[in-house]
Amino acid sequence: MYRVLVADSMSEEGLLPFKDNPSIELVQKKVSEVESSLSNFDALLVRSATTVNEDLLVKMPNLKIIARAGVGVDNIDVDAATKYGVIVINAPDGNTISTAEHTFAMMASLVRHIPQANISVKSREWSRTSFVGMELAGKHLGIIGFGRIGSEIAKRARAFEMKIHVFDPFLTKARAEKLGVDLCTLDEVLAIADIITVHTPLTKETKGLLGNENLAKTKKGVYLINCARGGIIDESAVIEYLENGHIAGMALDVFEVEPPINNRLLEFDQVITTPHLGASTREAQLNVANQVAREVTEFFQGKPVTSAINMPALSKDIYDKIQPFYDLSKKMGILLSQCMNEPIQEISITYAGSVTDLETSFISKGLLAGFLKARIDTTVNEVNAAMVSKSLGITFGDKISSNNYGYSNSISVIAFGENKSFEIRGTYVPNYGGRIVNLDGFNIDFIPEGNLLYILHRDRPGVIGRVGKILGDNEINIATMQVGRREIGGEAIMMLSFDKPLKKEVVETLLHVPDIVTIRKIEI
Ligand SMILES: NC(=O)c1ccc[n+]([C@@H]2O[C@H](COP(=O)([O-])OP(=O)(O)OC[C@H]3O[C@@H](n4cnc5c(N)ncnc54)[C@H](O)[C@@H]3O)[C@@H](O)[C@H]2O)c1
Ligand SMILES: O=C(O)CC[C@@H](O)C(=O)O
Repeated sequence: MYRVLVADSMSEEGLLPFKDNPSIELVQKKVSEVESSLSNFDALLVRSATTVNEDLLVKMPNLKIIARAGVGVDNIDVDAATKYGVIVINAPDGNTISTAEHTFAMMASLVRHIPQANISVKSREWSRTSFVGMELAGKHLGIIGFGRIGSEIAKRARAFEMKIHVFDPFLTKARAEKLGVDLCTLDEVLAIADIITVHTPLTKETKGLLGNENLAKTKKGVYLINCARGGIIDESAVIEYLENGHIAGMALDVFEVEPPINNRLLEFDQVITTPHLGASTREAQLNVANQVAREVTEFFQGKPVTSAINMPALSKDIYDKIQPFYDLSKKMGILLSQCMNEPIQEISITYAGSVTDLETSFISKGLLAGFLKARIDTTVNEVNAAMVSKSLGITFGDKISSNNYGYSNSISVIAFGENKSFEIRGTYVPNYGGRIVNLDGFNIDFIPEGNLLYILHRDRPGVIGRVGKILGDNEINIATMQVGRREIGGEAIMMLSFDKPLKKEVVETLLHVPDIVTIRKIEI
């Protein structure tokens, strides 16, 4: 049974994937109302009201996934979630249209003074000369941040015959041309725009983007719109520009502090506002709640997440192709950790053959997580593996090679310790599964699964027989046995598998067999 906490208000219909699922228990309460049972939850769903910080994560040790029913994850400490191995997902496009439409409604209201005129008429005034507006047709619209919402606004602005200028450092010229917009520098947008609307996330780079320095570069009489995140337009910097009339008006759906109780901007008639309503339509709320509810349900069923913020997002098709290699790599990591059970400084993975067509970074994180799992007592998975490895001082890298050792695909991993290293090579054979084909330089062929015993010994007559006898005397059935050697009479290995874990005493007896050098009991 998985327990899901929905901490902010969400569309009931959107949450149906949880309600219809007998293996999910749904609790719709604020975090403060379930303080005493926070440790029971496997998933947490939020909008923007709940702040998910490290303090909360510490109280939720069972948490596996945090879902933001919306786009912005600035209320979630993604780094802390990553540190604890918790996946963060969002619903990236469920509210795009609603927010673009809201921005457009704000733009039209702003330049035609609709909110102010509405108040005036309701106050029984009839002052037609006080609300003379500005046409949108022919005006220069500056869009800062040209992602999902920015580009939907451009479509609508074109229908209003506006001239569109875009600044987005991550937008290529080719894409801008395809979308029919004028790709500019920030300074060019600031200089030409009659109306500027921001649609970036709130990041270190975008915080205060429209602050003193850049506001000075805008046209006198400019209109500003923020339906993205409070803080992209510097609220204290705009006061002076509103007071001296440089800014003709502003439309704000979002604020640096929400709700904006003591915010001076609310005192200006030319500032129109809404209480963070961009995504507040029935359609958008249904979309985002449904999108995250389906994704969380699928995650519990072991399916890939497609909109993860802190790990590569994989489509089902791609995941299906990656999965066999991912499973093999995870097992290789577990095997490596037990074969090389001493401090290590570096792990290096090499891919060759058909696996190189896939998202190998995901496969590598699976291997690293498998390796680290046995070494630390906190959750480690593909989300936090790189971070945990760094904190343990283990460098980690992967590369592609043309040497596939004669297999159609090959994954090799070497762990480097202070004085020694250990290498494992595996391959995935369709219909046969993942196999280990080389262990520390010995050619071998075994399935990395179950209770295994790795024995390094000298290649002398009778060693295998004596091992078999000891196991037989202890009523232990050998399920499979593979052997390999480098040269006649040199070092050799055995890899045995058993139906049950081997007792410690048996391993100790085996260690006394002449010519046995080392034994490693392995569980995968
Ligand atoms: N008001 C609301 O209710 C509401 C609803 C949905 C989204 N939003 C907010 O709107 C914003 C945009 O959402 P989206 O879905 O379009 O996101 P998106 O990721 O599709 O687009 C963001 C764009 O910003 C660009 N960008 C990043 N840094 C930039 C910078 N320094 N300068 C200029 N451009 C930069 C990116 O390249 C990207 O194209 C997000 O912050 C989101 O939280 C608000
Ligand atoms: O939950 C909301 O209504 C706001 C959503 C919006 O800010 C977002 O980033 O998606």
